[in-house]
Amino acid sequence: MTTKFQDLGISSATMKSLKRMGFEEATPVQAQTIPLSLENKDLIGQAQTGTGKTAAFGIPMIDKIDTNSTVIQGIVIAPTRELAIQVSEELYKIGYGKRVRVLSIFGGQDINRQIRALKNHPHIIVGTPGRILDHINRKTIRLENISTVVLDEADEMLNMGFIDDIESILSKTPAERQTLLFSATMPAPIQRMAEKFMKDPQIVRVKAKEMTVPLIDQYYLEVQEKSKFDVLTRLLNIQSPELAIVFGRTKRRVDELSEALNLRGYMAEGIHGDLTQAKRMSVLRKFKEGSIDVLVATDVAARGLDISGVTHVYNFDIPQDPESYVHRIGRTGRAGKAGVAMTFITPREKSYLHVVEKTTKRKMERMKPPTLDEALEGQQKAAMEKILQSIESNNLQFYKQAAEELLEQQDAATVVAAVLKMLTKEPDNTPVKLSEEKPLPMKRENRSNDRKGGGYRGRNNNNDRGGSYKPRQGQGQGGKRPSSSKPKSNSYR
Ligand SMILES: Nc1ncnc2c1ncn2[C@@H]1O[C@H](COP(=O)(O)OP(=O)(O)OP(=O)(O)O)[C@@H](O)[C@H]1O
Ligand SMILES: [Mg+2]
Repeated sequence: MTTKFQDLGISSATMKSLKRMGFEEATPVQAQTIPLSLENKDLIGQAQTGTGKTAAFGIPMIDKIDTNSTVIQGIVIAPTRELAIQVSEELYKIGYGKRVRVLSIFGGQDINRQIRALKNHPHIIVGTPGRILDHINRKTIRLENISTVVLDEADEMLNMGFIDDIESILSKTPAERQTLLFSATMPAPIQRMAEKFMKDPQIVRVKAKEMTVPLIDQYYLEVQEKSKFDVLTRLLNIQSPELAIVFGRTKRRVDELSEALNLRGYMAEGIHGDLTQAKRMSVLRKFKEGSIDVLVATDVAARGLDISGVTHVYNFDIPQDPESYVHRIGRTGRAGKAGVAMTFITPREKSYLHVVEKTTKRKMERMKPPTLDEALEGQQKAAMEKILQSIESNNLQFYKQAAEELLEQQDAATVVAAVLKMLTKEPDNTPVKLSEEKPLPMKRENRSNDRKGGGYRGRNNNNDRGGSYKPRQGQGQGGKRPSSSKPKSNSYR
């Protein structure tokens, strides 16, 4: 069943924006939450990654803004700076028809610039907890007229230990405000947050058989720690992703991996919470534009980021908890597009695979790591496909004379073989440095999903997260390896 936005009671000004954004039908989470939200109900919204939760809270929030007023009426709290920027951009687009003013404020940006921007009387603020609190304390933000508060990626903010900050922020808002919590994952501890901050919350869980999007093909590969890098490069060569994200467990890991990939001729850069804000934003921008095609990230870049064109996600290290897995692979397969996710598992970490599968209710398919020969063969096939595509789509007239000349000197098979060789990335043994990552502690299966007692584990090594931005414009042709237009994920099983 499809739902049209006009059946949800949205104003014509907002309808105009949605049309401009190319939104034709509401996604299930939008269809189910927008009417409730328009009635000012408190809500917990859980739906798969990439299914439009931002607009689900954004559309009704924007629709209720009184643009004749100059007070802040809505606030969205997000766990990372990049996500705050991305959400504010989406809200800006939704509010374009009504001329709603949206401002993002986050750490790592000049506070005086933010104070100046606040003087333009934004209707909605989108920000990270620390910086919002900072402005509240400086009295540069007043929240006494807030009618809607959204906690995007609520479970992650709990994870990151933002609960006290959020509580302080909420204590400055009117008690009769509407509070909305959204995430693709809502593990048990989120209930406590709901009880604390919400009034009779309606829980909307978009019914799905699996927690992950069916459009993402999920594989795992059993790989020894020391072979991981070779396997990764072979997969990259065979699958030639348009844009890929490689997740590593720690910041050091991300630094070493992106450096190693560069040494082997890939256009890769790393992103994690230790980089400056300017660097993080520039890495993301390059990735979106396609001037780098492999983004190496800690979980930092996982939550909420919406980058179109990400066709492959590689979990170089298996994530520590199933929620991270869901969010990591959810960077592909967004808004109805297909994607491929591949997870490397060292023999000692096998139990983690089962925990993930149990939580997501979906089995990953086993893929054999490609051997060197298979990798070369796979690339050859990709090169052949590329040549055939070129024959189909290009006007080759200009090259015909040179081709004839070559064929006068050599037989056809030799000439074509040479072209194939040039389109194939041969084994590259440039030495790289990659410290061994210790395997995760063994898990006893029967208690592996147990979150009792300690509640949520804080993540101490990657605090802030990655960014925003529009769909990338040009198609980067970078990288030394041949690229074929379609992922070849199914060649190895
Ligand atoms: N009704 C719609 N029609 C078409 N595209 C949509 C619609 N709603 C949202 N989108 C687009 O789908 C993409 C994913 O949306 P969004 O980032 O809100 O997903 P999400 O559910 O918040 O995912 P995550 O759990 O990863 O945060 C965005 O590019 C968004 O603009
Ligand atoms: Mg989101």
